[in-house]
Amino acid sequence: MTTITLPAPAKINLFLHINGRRADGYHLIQTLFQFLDYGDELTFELTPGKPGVRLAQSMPGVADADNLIIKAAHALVGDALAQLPGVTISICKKLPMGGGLGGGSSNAATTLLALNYLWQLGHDEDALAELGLNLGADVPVFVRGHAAIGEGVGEQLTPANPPQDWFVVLKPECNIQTTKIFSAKGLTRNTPKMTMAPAFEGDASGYKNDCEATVRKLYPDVAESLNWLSQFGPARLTGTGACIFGRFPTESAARIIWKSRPSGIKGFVARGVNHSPLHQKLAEL
Ligand SMILES: C[C@](O)(CO)[C@H](O)COP(=O)(O)OP(=O)(O)OC[C@H]1O[C@@H](n2ccc(N)nc2=O)[C@H](O)[C@@H]1O
Ligand SMILES: Nc1ncnc2c1ncn2[C@@H]1O[C@H](COP(=O)(O)OP(=O)(O)OP(=O)(O)O)[C@@H](O)[C@H]1O
Repeated sequence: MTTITLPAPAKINLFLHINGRRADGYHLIQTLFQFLDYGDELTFELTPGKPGVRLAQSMPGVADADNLIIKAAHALVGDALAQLPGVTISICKKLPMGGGLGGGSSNAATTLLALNYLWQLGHDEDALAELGLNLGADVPVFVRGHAAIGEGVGEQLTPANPPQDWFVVLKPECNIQTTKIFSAKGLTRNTPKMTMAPAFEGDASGYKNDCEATVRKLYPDVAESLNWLSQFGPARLTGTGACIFGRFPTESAARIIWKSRPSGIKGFVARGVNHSPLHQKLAEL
C-alpha cells in the first residue's frame, strides 16, 4: 500500500480542572477527554524515489518546520529519515487552530501512527505516546485512541466510557493561544484533586472548566456564545477555548439548536465517541 488516508479527530474536554502547577510552569490537571466523529484528514503518499517528509501544501500561518506533522515525523525517526522512503502528506483541515479541539496534537498523533505503519517501524503504543508527549500534552490521548481521564499534565490516562452524546460545537470569532490562558494572572489553579470514581463519568452535572472565567474575561465573544448556548443546557469550554460545546442526547435535538444559532457563528454538530476514528480506520487496513 503506497497511499493511506487517515482521520485526525477532534477531542473535547468534558471537564477540565486545574489542581496546581509544576516547577516548570506546566499545569497539573484532571480532565475527561472524549473524541468527536469530526476532524481533519491526512493523506500519506509514499514517494520512494524522493526521500524526506514534506507537506503537499503549507498551512497558513504555520512554517512547515514548526508544523506538528513534520515535527512528529522527525521525532519518530530522527536522522534515519534520509534512509527511508519519502512521504508527501496532504491535509484536509477542518479543525480551527487555537480552538481547544486539539487539532495540531491530533495531526501529530495521526502522523506518528501512520508513519510507524507505513515504514513498518514496529514501535508500540507506549513508545509512540512517549514520543508524542514531547510534541504536546494532548498528543498521548490521540495516540492511545480511547476516551480517558487525563491527569498529570494530561498524559496519565485512565480509559473512560462517558455517554456518547451529540454535541453542538461553536467557534466564536477568536483564536486562543493555550499559553495565554495558562499564564493568565487570575486563573484559578487550586481545584481540589478528585479521587476518580467511575460513576462520575456518567454524571455531567458537576462538569466545569477552570479556564472558563479567565477566557470569559479576556474574550467577550466566547462569553456571549456561552451565554447563548447555556439557554439550552450546560455549555462548556473545551481546553483553553475558543470552542464551546453543549451536549444533547440525540442528533436531532443537537441539530435543532445548531439551526437556531446566531447568524454568522461557525461550528458543527458531531457525536462524542470513546474509540478514536483513527484507530477504527487503522484496524481496517
Ligand atoms: C488545555 C489542553 O488542551 C487540555 O486538553 C492541554 O492541556 C493543552 O495541550 P497542548 O495544546 O498539547 O499543550 P502543549 O503544546 O504541551 O503546551 C502549550 C503550552 O501550554 C502550557 N501548558 C500546557 C499543558 C499543561 N498541562 N499545562 C500548561 O501550562 C505550557 O505553557 C505550554 O508551553
Ligand atoms: N498541524 C497543525 N495543525 C494545527 N496547528 C498547528 C499544527 N502544527 C502546528 N500548529 C500550531 O499549533 C497551534 C495550536 O493549534 P491547535 O489546532 O492544536 O490548537 P488547539 O486546538 O487550541 O490545541 P489544544 O486544544 O491542544 O490546546 C496553532 O496555532 C499552530 O501555530
